[in-house]
Amino acid sequence: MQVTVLGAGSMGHGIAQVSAMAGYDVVLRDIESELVEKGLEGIRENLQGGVDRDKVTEDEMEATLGRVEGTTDLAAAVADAELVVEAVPEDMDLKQDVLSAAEAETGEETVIASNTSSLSVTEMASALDRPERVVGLHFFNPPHLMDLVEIVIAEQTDDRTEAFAVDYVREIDKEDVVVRDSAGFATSRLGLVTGLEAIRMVEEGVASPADIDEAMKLGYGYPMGPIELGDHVGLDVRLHIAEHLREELGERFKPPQALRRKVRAGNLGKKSGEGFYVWEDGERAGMSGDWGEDDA
Ligand SMILES: NC(=O)c1ccc[n+]([C@@H]2O[C@H](COP(=O)([O-])OP(=O)(O)OC[C@H]3O[C@@H](n4cnc5c(N)ncnc54)[C@H](O)[C@@H]3O)[C@@H](O)[C@H]2O)c1
Repeated sequence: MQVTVLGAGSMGHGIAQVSAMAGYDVVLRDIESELVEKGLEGIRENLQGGVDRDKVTEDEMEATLGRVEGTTDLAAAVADAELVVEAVPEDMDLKQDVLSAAEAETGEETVIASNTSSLSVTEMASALDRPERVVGLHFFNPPHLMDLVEIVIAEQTDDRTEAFAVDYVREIDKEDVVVRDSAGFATSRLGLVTGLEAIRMVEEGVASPADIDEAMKLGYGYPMGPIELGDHVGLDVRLHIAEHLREELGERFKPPQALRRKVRAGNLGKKSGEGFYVWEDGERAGMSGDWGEDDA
């Protein structure tokens, strides 16, 4: 079976990797060849990391890389795909355009999936001729390390598509949770509640970002605190999702001013080098502002 991933960014290259590791032939498509190359390089680096930690053998690495092909040609990318997964930026118009263009080049049976973290899969599907073949496959970052895939069932998704999605997720050795299409699904909605509240607590001076994160790790068994997670995901991405959930679900998702200020200043978290923490070479190197020592 061939899986085609549209978008070779943070999520797309990881989705391509886990699909290829499960034995699928994979085509990774982006709009420019440098972006395709960057995605392929990301897969190579992840696999090399796995080899270095004895999680992946050299042979598995080579076999996986041999199953992934990169391209900028949409028609060629999707022509033989049984599953197309889009991982382009979180914008409804863009996603509808990308999925419609892909659908026009695929066979009738091809399942078309979106990796959206919060947008309505039902609305996305409504732009397509075969909306019953559309489903949400919400991977987590980074896909090669995170076990969960939320399967999002749109109003139009038929039983065959749902069963196909469940099979695929199990085939790539991930855990599935099936949710009905609703704003923020199960994970983004709850994750955001703690993320926004933690920022409000920083604003109120309850505790430093590092202490709030440490408290949730030690007290509640979180693998990563809610504020650090925001820096990982990207504060611009968090703000965007908060605004969307506020529109759909109400004022409890109103983004805190501190989050808006960070985004306006271009302090987007790990990817820009500073968010609520300072980041050096991808590692946490202190807190932003005068909160004192980051002794985590
Ligand atoms: N980053 C996360 O932690 C995370 C987690 C879960 C889900 N998501 C969702 O995954 C999706 C992608 O997010 P990301 O963080 O990987 O974004 P990203 O910006 O890292 O990557 C998006 C890629 O899509 C490419 N692209 C744009 N238009 C395209 C087109 N027409 N065809 C093919 N490629 C195109 C861009 O060039 C870019 O390389 C979003 O919907 C996001 O909400 C993100």
